[in-house]
Formats: sequence, structure tokens, C-alpha cells
Amino acid sequence: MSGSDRLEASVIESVFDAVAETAPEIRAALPGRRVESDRENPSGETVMAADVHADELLEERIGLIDGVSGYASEERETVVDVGSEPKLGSESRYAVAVDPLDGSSNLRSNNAMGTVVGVYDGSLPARGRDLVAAGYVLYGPITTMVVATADGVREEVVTRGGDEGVERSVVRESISLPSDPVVYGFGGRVPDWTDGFRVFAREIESELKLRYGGAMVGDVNQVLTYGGIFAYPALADAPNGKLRLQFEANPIAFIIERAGGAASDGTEAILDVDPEELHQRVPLHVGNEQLVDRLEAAVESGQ
Ligand SMILES: O=P(O)(O)OC[C@H]1O[C@](O)(COP(=O)(O)O)[C@@H](O)[C@@H]1O
Ligand SMILES: [Mg+2]
Ligand SMILES: [Mg+2]
Repeated sequence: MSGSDRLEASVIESVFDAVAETAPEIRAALPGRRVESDRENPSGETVMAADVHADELLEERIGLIDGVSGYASEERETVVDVGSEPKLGSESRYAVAVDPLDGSSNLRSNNAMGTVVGVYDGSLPARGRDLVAAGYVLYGPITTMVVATADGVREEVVTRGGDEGVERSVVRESISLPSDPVVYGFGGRVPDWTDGFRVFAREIESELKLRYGGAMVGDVNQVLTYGGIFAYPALADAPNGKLRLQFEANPIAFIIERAGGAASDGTEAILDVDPEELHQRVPLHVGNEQLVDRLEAAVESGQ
């Protein structure tokens, strides 16, 4: 292994160690943080106290990792320079982009939420093809972490061990999307969908079962588990949809592609989208390849 390969492997391992160690703390702190903070994020959304807390914990832990030069989050205007000279040689060139708490509007109703992380080889904003790893934590009835690297996709269960340590056990390895899709979940109000997307949705309704929980991580995990399609599409008053390219769409697209699926903005692969700014939004359609292909055809013909 060359020096730069060693650095990359060590950065990826350290990022997921940090995320796994932080997840039980993020979860344990939720009950007292189901209220709005006095802040708005760069996307113009009101930030919950739990969003702020998760972001602070992750910045502190990820910022310490040897070889990581930048930390960016949905909740911060600019990339935080956390660079140091890596001990393993090579330059410190990796940037980590995080959605500290995905689906935080589910806090009030006590439904699923997640944490999304992307490890980019380069400075942000970057193309999804520059990701070297991505993953998410799902705070469901149990806490799981899905990790995707060049080697494939795995799912771990994360629990608090003795003396506040964290235990991780791999429960699924080499995950690939089931070839016979079962579920779908689409965000946004139906009247705001484009004509092409509505036509596609009508077809899918008679083929698959609806599973929509309002947290992208939870909804995507249904697709990863049972096969199917998740979308937060372009809307009449929001042509770029709701989800953010760097923090949400790219990491999810990376995971689903590694699991044998596809992800599209409606015309091209999410991972090929050239970023213009850190917080830009993008329509996201992700799942089994044949469904994403059909979606692209329908969206194109309906515009
Ligand atoms: O409430 P809506 O419009 O269905 O939107 C739900 C979508 O918004 C999100 O909550 C946005 O993520 P954040 O909670 O991180 O802002 C996604 O997780 C989810 O897919
Ligand atoms: Mg989110
Ligand atoms: Mg969020």
C-alpha cells in the first residue's frame, strides 16, 4: 500500500470511528433538545437545538482526525479549516461533509432521524465522484450505521458498551439492493410535483408499497433493505427540490451506487453533478437502476 493509500484508509476508518462514537451521544441528548434554537441555517431553515448539538459534537471529533483538512455541515455557512500536517505523509486533503441530524423535524413527533457523512478527496464543494466513502447513522428503534467504501456497503449495529465506550457489530456485509423492488417514498406535496414526475408516481403506486417517514435516511434505508425507490423531486416552487447536494444527495448516491443501484437528479447521475456552491440543493431520485431509468424517461418526457 502506498503512503497516500494508507492515509486514505486511515482517514476513512477514523471518520467512521468518530461518527460511531458520537452517535450514542447525539441520541442520548435528543430528549432535552426537541425545541427550536434561535438560529437559521444557510438554507434558510430554523435549526433545532438537537441540530446544533450534533453539529458541534461532530465538528469537534472529526476536526481532530489526522489527514482531514475541512469540516462542512448543513448548519454552517462555510467550510471549517481543521487541517493539520498528517503524520502518515502526503498532504492533508480530505474534507468531510455532514448532515448532523437528518429529518430533525421528526423530533417533535418522535420518529426516525439520521446523521449523514461524506468523505471527499478534495476541497468543498466537490463532485460526488470525489467521494471516497460515505455513510449514515439511523436512529431508529436501534442505532445502525451504514458504511460505503470502494470495497462495498456494510451495516453495523452501534451500542453503548461498558464505561461509556461504543460497541460495533457488523450485521450485514456486501449489501446490494434486492433485485425485486418492494417500496417507494416520495417527498413534497403532490400538487407541486412536475407533470412528468406525477405520471411516474401514478405508475409506481400500483407496483410498490408506500413507505415515507419524512427523514431521508430512514426512507433510503427502507430502499436499501427491501429494494425500491426514494425521491425528493423538483417542485413547482423549488425546481432544485429540497435536499442538499454536498451533505445529503452525494453521500446517499454514493452508498446506493456501491450497493448496485442508481441515483439521478432527473437528467444525470447525482455523482456527476458539478457543484456551484456549498449549500446548493438538487432533486434526488435513488434506488433500483431500472426504476431510476424509468423515472428519468418520465421526467424528461413530461417537461
Ligand atoms: O417534510 P418534507 O417536506 O417531507 O421533507 C422531508 C425531507 O427533508 C429532510 O428532513 C431534510 O433534512 P434535514 O432534516 O436535515 O433538514 C429529509 O430528511 C427529508 O427527506
Ligand atoms: Mg437532511
Ligand atoms: Mg439536517
